[in-house]
Amino acid sequence: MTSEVFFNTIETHYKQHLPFVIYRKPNETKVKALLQQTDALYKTFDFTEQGFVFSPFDDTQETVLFPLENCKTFLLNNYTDTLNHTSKTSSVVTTTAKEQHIALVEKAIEVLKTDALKKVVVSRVESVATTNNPFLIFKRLLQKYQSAFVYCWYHPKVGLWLGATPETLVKIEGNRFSIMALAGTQVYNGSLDVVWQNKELQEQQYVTDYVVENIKPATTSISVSKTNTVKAGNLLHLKTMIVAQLKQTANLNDVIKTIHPTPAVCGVPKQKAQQFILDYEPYNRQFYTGFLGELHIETTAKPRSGKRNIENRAYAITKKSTQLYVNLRCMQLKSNNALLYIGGGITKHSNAEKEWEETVAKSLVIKSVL
Ligand SMILES: C=C(O[C@H]1C=CC=C(C(=O)O)[C@@H]1O)C(=O)O
Repeated sequence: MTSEVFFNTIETHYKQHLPFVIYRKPNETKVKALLQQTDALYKTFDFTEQGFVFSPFDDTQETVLFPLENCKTFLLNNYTDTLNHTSKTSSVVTTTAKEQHIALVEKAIEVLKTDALKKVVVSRVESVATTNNPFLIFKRLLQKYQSAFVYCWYHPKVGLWLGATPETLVKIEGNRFSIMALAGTQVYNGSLDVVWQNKELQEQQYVTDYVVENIKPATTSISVSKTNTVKAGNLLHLKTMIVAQLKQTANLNDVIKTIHPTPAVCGVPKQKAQQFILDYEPYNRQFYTGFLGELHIETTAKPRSGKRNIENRAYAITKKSTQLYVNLRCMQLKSNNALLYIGGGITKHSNAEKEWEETVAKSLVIKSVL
C-alpha cells in the first residue's frame, strides 16, 4: 500500500466521523492504523480485551477501547515521506498564563514545604489557533520525532488527539514486563553529557522508587537499570528501566491500577498529589498524562541473528504483547484550535520561574509542527 492510499483511506474514514487511531512505535518505520467500523464507544472491562486503549489521567474514569474484532487494520510498512516545514506559530504566551502557572507552582511549593507532599506534577493548557489538517500534523510529528511513540487518535464522541510521547508506561510479553521511569528535564544543547541538579535527580528517583516498591509484590524477580540521560526532541530527560517477571497470579488490570498515574505525571504520595491536582489545576487534563497503546496485540519478533540455534533464526516468532505509552507532548484539536498540554514535576526545591520556562520548552515539541 502506498502512503497516499493509506492516508486517503484514513481521511475518508475520518470524514465519515468514524473512530480510528494511526501510530508508529519508537524507532520503527512501520505506521499502523486501526479503523473502527462503527461509531460505538467501547470501554475496557478488565484489560483482558484485544485492541487499542486510550485512558484518561483520572483513574476513576473509564478507558476507551477500539476492540480489534471491530476494526480493520492497515499497515504502511516503510514510511519515509519527507515534508518541508517551518513553523509559523508564534510562541508568544500571555502574561496571565505565565502568572497563573507560576501561582500554581508556588502553591505546590508551599504545600511541599509542609512535607504533606514530596512531589507533585502540575500542568497547564495552551491554545494555539490552527486550521492544519490533522494528517499533515501527524506526518510532521512522524518526521520530527523518530524515537517517540507518535499517534493520531479520533473518536467522534470523545475528540481528536495527537502526540509524540517519549515515555513508555509498560510493555508486557508473557510474564516479562518493563516499565520506564522518566522525569527531570533540561534543554538539549548538543550534548548528552550534562550535569543534573539534585532537584531533577530526586524527582526522577521518586518515580523509580514508587514503581519498584509498588510492583514488587506482583513479581518473582525485578531488576533496575542504571539511570541514563535520554534525548526527546529538544529536551533531555533522566530514564531508568525496570524489568521484572510477573507472578502467575498477577494480571494486567492490577499492574495498571498499581502504577498509573506514576509520579512522572502525578506525584508522591499518589492520592494526595492527585487531590492537589484536582483541587488546584484550573482545567481538566482529560487524556493528557493518561496512557494509550496496544492491548494484547500479536507482534512479530525478528528472527535471532546469533550463530547458534539455526531453527530460531529461520522463523520469526509471533507473540501477544501489550505496549502502553504515557500521553505526554500531546494536543487536542478542537474548533480550529490546538490545545497543547504541558507540565512538570515540582519538589520543595523547585524555582517557579524555571518551572514555567520548562513548560515553555516542552510546549515547543508540539508547537513546532503547527
Ligand atoms: C509531565 C510532563 O513530563 C513528565 C515527563 C518527563 C519529565 C518531566 C519533568 O521533568 O517534570 C515530567 O515528569 C510533560 O511533558 O507534560
